[in-house]
Amino acid sequence: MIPFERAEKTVAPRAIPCSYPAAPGAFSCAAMRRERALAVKRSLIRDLRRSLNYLSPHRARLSVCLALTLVSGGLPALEPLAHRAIFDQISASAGVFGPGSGPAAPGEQSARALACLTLALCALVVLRQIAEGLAALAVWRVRLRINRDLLDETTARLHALPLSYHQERGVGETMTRVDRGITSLMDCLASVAFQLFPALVYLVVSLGIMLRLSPLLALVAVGFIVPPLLFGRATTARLVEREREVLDRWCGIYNRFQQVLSGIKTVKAFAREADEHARFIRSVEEAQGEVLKSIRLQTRLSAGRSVCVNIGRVALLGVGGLLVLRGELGVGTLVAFLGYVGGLYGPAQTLLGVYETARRAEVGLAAIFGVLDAEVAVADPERAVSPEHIRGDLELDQVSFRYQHAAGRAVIDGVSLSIRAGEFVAVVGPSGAGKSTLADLLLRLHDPTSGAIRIDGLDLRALSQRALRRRLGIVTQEPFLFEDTIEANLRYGSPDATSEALRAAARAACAEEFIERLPLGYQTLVGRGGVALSGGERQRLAIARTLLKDPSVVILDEPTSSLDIESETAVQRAIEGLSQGRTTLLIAHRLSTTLRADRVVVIEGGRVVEQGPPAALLRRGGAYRRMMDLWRAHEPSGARGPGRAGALEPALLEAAAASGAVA
Ligand SMILES: Nc1ncnc2c1ncn2[C@@H]1O[C@H](COP(=O)(O)OP(=O)(O)OP(=O)(O)O)[C@@H](O)[C@H]1O
Repeated sequence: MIPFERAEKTVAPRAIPCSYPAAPGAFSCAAMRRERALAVKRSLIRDLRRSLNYLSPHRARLSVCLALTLVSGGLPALEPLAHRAIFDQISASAGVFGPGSGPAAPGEQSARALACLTLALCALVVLRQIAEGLAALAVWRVRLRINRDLLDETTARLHALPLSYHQERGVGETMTRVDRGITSLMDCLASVAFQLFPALVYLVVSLGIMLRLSPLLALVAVGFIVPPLLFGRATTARLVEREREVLDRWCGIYNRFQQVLSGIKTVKAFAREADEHARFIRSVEEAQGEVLKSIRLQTRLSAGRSVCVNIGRVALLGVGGLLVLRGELGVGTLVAFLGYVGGLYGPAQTLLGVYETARRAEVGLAAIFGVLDAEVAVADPERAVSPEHIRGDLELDQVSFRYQHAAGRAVIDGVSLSIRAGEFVAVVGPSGAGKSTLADLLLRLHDPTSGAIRIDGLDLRALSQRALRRRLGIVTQEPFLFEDTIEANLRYGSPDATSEALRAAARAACAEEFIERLPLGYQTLVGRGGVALSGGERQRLAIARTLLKDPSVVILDEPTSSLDIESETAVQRAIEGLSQGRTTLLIAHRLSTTLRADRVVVIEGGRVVEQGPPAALLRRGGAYRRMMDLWRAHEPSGARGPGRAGALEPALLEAAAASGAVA
């Protein structure tokens, strides 16, 4: 992820690393620069080749596009010839001097010839417009199809990439990179496929005709096109650098903006709206400063080109006029040349534009291929097992895990644990002990760094992730609801569930009552992220959603920790319904919820330090007992406050006994 701070500060020019001694240093640095430029070129060529692969599925349509674009590119090269014929005809009829002049032709015949030529020119113009229109339509068809293919591939990749990829980058950054990357790739393909060839055709045809008409004038015309081409080539590297800088800045800006909107409650609670707004605008202005530098460069380039071409035109007029005065050139030929010079500039610019677009696309291509090539660290094996049924026996065998980019100790350190199918296990431990990481490992959102996790004796890495997750259910502290109706949210994991099953799940999750109280019942919109509901209601919907899915294993990651006592009681009842007949792993801070567990596992520093039935652990007086005493002393609720601690002790043991934990 690119931190926002990086986007905000002025980026210093990149130093070229050179470890060679001082005297030959300059030479070595130059050699390294050349080496680096060569590497950049190689990677650009590789990326361009790869981009062209996106064209191959559309070969047939492309051929049509090419034919049409070649026609629309070739026809304009003939137009100056028609101009020449018309002018020669006029000058001949009017007795203007030059090689084409002579005695004035009879008026009617000349008028007819002129009319024919004019009609031919009109036909040429109309034909060109039709070819251009058809070409544009065909090109857009292909562009849209390629765009769809790219979106298909990119979104599939983004879905497949592991959780860690998305955690390391912000949504804003990923979206900006994908958007800019696809735009660059499309521009690059469009300019290579649809502009390069017509421009080349025009150049070759017109240069051929010009050389035949007058080699001297052809040289003058070409002479004034070369300098802008060279100038453009020299500035392209700077344009690419600007492009990279601008992309980095926009990624940072949208990353922060996305965070601000997601955390708008916190922003408002701390009254930071104005600061965030000012920060955003400041960053936008800085990014626009970069854009402006790029535009300045492009404007200079474009003005330089125009000056060159216009001077070329004037020079051509001077030299051509002289040739006409000497009787070595017809007026029509001079007019045709002037047309070619104007026309030559466009395709020459297109050729340069293709080069520029390709060079600037380097940044976008790297962005999109960076997403497409990102390692899917958690992938299905070639012959992934998709079991029909999962009982829910879990086994963690010497499991260790450390986050890839986090230096330091393993977050999970040699954990071994066996959980029987149908068992209710509560996992407790201090903050940062690794409880949620353990849940993520069970869902195979990460793979263990060492050791193995098995379900029904099968290593998770051998299973299809889809098959595994269909049989696993998770309810988190902050469940995510889509901005849709209650019914659509409940059906998210089980789109084919019957209405009866839907209602039964809502009932079992103690959600039916509040849903039916809503004016639109199951059709009520929950708002973005479920804002229209209370925390307890969201949680019960999440439990109902998981119940409807009917998983064999349920993971509850602190589902009651952010709820008030009333909601907690309702959610606890829902949890009881959910855990019936399923392997249940409850990660809990509120220790009251652990008393009904068959077993409590205490984790500290990524290791299991204690495990057993809750009542037995309470009697033993170890880590669980210490946590329970601490929790009871600090729990703010009146029922569990310090003043009632003594009275609660037997109640806790009683509850543990009621669940069968105490003999
Ligand atoms: N994506 C991540 N990258 C790097 N380190 C992480 C990541 N997620 C968690 N950690 C670190 O791993 C450790 C365990 O985190 P975890 O969330 O599993 O703890 P926990 O026991 O669930 O804590 P809590 O009860 O506060 O939710 C912590 O030190 C945390 O900082």
